[in-house]
Amino acid sequence: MYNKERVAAIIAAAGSSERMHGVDKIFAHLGNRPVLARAVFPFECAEVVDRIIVVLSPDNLAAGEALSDSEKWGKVTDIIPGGERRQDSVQQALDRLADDDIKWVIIHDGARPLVRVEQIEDGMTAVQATGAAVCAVPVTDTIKLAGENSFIQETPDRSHLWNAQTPQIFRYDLIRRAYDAASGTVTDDSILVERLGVPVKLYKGSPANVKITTPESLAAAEIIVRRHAE
Ligand SMILES: Nc1ccn([C@@H]2O[C@H](COP(=O)(O)OP(=O)(O)OP(=O)(O)O)[C@@H](O)[C@H]2O)c(=O)n1
Ligand SMILES: C[C@](O)(CO)[C@H](O)COP(=O)(O)O
Repeated sequence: MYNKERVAAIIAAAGSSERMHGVDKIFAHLGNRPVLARAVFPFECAEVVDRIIVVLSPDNLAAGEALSDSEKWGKVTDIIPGGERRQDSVQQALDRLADDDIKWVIIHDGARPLVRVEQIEDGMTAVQATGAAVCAVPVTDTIKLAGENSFIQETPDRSHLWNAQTPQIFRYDLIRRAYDAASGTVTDDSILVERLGVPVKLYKGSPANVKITTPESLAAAEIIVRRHAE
């Protein structure tokens, strides 16, 4: 009999929204729905996903349980407290998966509410090759590498530069190994896998898969949501 490989999604949503100047972006409303509800929904819809862990700041756990009830999340098995840094929050969720027979882990920012099912599915296809895949978009600005006193040191060839987003998808044993070897603070999960020397595949996401970071990015997401509703 064919046993489906189990897939877990981790929604990292335990940040402090400092750059939002007083607004908790995870529960901010975007087109009348909380950002977190929008971030979780595509994972509820994606057939490939078996189980979802939502990581929240300790102060938001009750609000998370209430949202789970009102949104009728069927796949969310755990709503857990996160840690100080994003990587600490992801680590908590990886630990929670230790006693499950999980083959693939999809890590997604709770602050990216406009991810689509298609980007989850495309990632699951891309990850089969090496065990690690990152949703990303080619950069559209020219990027400058700054040296001392903000003088330009180098202008890298743009055709090789991508903006990394989430979902970032990994074989569970690989991401565990990468996190076990982690040192210092990193800004995404794939860095830790790259350090193991394992090739990580970039697959094309969408510029619409914005991360709510500042009030301006929330306003930009509002425009995208409104345009999709038209
Ligand atoms: N300790 C942390 C920090 C961040 N995140 C999550 O990781 C994602 C990306 O982080 P970021 O956008 O930097 O969120 P914040 O840390 O909330 O933002 P800020 O740096 O402005 O406080 C977000 O969904 C955030 O909730 C997390 O789960 N745990
Ligand atoms: C993981 C991430 O969303 C990929 O772009 C990003 O690096 C998170 O960075 P932040 O500083 O925690 O917002």
